[in-house]
Amino acid sequence: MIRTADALAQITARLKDAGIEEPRREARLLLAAALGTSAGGLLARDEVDETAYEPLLARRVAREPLAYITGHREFWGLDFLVSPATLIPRPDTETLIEAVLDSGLQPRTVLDLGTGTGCLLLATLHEFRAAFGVGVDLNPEAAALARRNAEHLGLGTRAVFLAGSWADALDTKFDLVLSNPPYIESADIPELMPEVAGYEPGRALDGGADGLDAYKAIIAVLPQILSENGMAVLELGAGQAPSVTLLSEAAGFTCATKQDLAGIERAALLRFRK
Ligand SMILES: C[S@@+](CC[C@H](N)C(=O)[O-])C[C@H]1O[C@@H](n2cnc3c(N)ncnc32)[C@H](O)[C@@H]1O
Repeated sequence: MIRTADALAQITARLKDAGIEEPRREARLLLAAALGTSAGGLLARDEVDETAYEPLLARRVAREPLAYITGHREFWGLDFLVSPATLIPRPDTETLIEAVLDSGLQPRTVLDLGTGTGCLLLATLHEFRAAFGVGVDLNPEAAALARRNAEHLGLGTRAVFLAGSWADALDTKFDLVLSNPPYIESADIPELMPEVAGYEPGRALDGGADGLDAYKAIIAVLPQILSENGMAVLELGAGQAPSVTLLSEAAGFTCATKQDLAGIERAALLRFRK
């Protein structure tokens, strides 16, 4: 056994040596996860067993994302289960939910293309208590994870999840279409942080040679899946707003954008041009 404070100091030092950005914060979260308690629960323990945290620490030192190790990530104030089947939800993606709330739209039906953990759809259903939603992901394991999240968050009766490509299996229109598609240019993927390039699935990241493959596919199908007065909100990668605006306008939509907290145009809001 070792004093908890000493264990935290050792873990912090190992994480710092491995190049982890917030080693002290992560040390607390990692030790809490290893002991099956909360960060607050650690305070109640004077001593911990060193062998309890070594396997998790070794994974994090190898730059596996903390969220894959703990199995959880918060999004929009909600707790999501995560797995290597799909992307870990990012704070930037919350910009899309803010954009929907700012728009004044009161969606009754919501579609989330490339749903992953289900974070966008489920956060939206959490906000709009009368809405019903469909989430689609190419990876059946992601669709199954999103279903577990819906149950976990008490939203299981208002959400269904399908495995398939974009809207191929759908023959109905929605008030709101959401998507955070894969948008990284293929050649840039090896240059991403080790946590991303080494662990998050290529299918969740790779937007093709120009990063725009998924936007082209989704915008092409929007006329079949968006209600006349509906809105589509697509996440943008840095610098992609002009290209996505052009694609949207060429397909008969108006396109407004919303910035994230860093001032990057992060969300594209598409409506039918009248
Ligand atoms: C960037 S991740 C976003 C996940 C989640 N919506 C989020 O915001 O965290 C993109 C997701 O799109 C899925 N995907 C990729 N190609 C797809 C396709 N053709 N049809 C449906 N989903 C697809 C991936 O499996 C991945 O889960």
